[in-house]
Amino acid sequence: MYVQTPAGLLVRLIHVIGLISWAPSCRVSFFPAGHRYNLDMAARMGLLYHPVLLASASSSSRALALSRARLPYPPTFHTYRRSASAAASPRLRPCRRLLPARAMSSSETAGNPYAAELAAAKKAVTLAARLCQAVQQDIVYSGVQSKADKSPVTVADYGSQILVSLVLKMEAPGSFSLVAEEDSEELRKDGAEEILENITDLVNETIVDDGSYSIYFSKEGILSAIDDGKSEGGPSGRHWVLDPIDGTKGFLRGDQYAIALALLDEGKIVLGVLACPNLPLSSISNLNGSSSGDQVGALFSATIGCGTEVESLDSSPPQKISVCSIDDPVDASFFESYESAHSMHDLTSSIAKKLGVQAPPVRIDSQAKYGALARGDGAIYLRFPHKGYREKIWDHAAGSIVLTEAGGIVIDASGNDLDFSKGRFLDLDTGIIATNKHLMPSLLKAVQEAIKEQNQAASLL
Ligand SMILES: Nc1ncnc2c1ncn2[C@@H]1O[C@H](COP(=O)(O)O)[C@@H](OP(=O)(O)O)[C@H]1O
Ligand SMILES: [Mg+2]
Repeated sequence: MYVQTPAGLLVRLIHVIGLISWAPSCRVSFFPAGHRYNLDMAARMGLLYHPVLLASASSSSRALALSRARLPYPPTFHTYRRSASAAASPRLRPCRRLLPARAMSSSETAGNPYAAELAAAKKAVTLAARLCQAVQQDIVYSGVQSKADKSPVTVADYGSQILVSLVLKMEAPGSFSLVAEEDSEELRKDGAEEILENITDLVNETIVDDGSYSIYFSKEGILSAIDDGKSEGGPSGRHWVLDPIDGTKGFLRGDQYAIALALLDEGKIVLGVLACPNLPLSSISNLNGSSSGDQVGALFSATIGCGTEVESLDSSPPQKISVCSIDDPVDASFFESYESAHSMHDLTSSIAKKLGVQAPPVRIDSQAKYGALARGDGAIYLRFPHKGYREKIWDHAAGSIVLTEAGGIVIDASGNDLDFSKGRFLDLDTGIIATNKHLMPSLLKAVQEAIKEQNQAASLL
């Protein structure tokens, strides 16, 4: 048994009317300033524009803009079709709103050669975060995470990727290439029809609820938008790098996750944004992932040479942040993966011991760790996957620039910079470590000693 929400029905009705009344000569005239889109462009993007939807979205945008200040955060959408148990669970009332009008920071104005890309990236991850929040709320309320059914997170993963891709195509200047985690292969298989329909509904409802764009995705458009993320990246040209939901395990638990987007330009990461919907805006130091502050939902952003900023996902003014200045490991704390399958907790514990770190590890999911480190919530991040695991560029691209622009250092356990120019994978066979410039020399020494001891112990077995 499924729930078809009123918004879903509206979108379907509009689709039908739109198909009937679709006029090939219709020009779309109210897209963001500086862009002119017509139906040829829509066809290239795998999208359909509908005159009826255009009209309804533009009038609702004005109404939403007027009422925005009074709306609570976070917004929710009645979204994907849910299982019977999920449908029986309590639901929050949906509220509509436009994306926040963000205050321009110094990084988005004079002197930033990537100012337009930065604004587009922030908008993209903020919209994707809305979709993810709505799905996570349903997962947490319904208890889906305790069952084998992982479809809600799948829907959110794909939905987030589609929305980021859409906003970048609409708003970011230059050619478009996206290296992203998801592709449409599974969705094209027999038996995936329902989930594809759910994604289509969720994405369309999110777009209508937001009101920034007058666009409707067909199912085929959804599949082709997902496959926009198939780029291989590499050392030349510009490529966006996206993890639509980083920290999937945390997402399912109701814990931390991030929407992580970066721009690779001629083999170097030049811009990164991290939307962390569950990360407190105030420091989480010494609180093991939680905070006493009320406001939750942080958006970190960094552009090469311009520093790192944080603002609330609900658009407080951006503030410059920097890593902590601790120079004695005794005062340091360290972040690592919540999941022991993602990083060897026994190895990190021996590194911390060697270094003289007294505090217990702070274990949280996703690149939220990089953001928290960048604002000085902790001093060190240690990540040591088990043998054979290959790191993907989208798991570190945004986080690494957020950290380095805040004054931090990210290297592999051999002391080399991370190289994002080799395609979809990072070319590493050790771990990844990050800290400030004071602690890095002693941290690297402790890491290399601990690895050597681990290897010696393994060779004796
Ligand atoms: N066996 C493994 N070892 C190391 N990392 C892994 C892993 N399996 C998955 N991951 C990666 O670890 C990421 C989460 O990192 P963290 O532990 O810091 O939360 C996952 O991102 P996704 O959740 O996007 O798949 C995934 O890319
Ligand atoms: Mg990831």
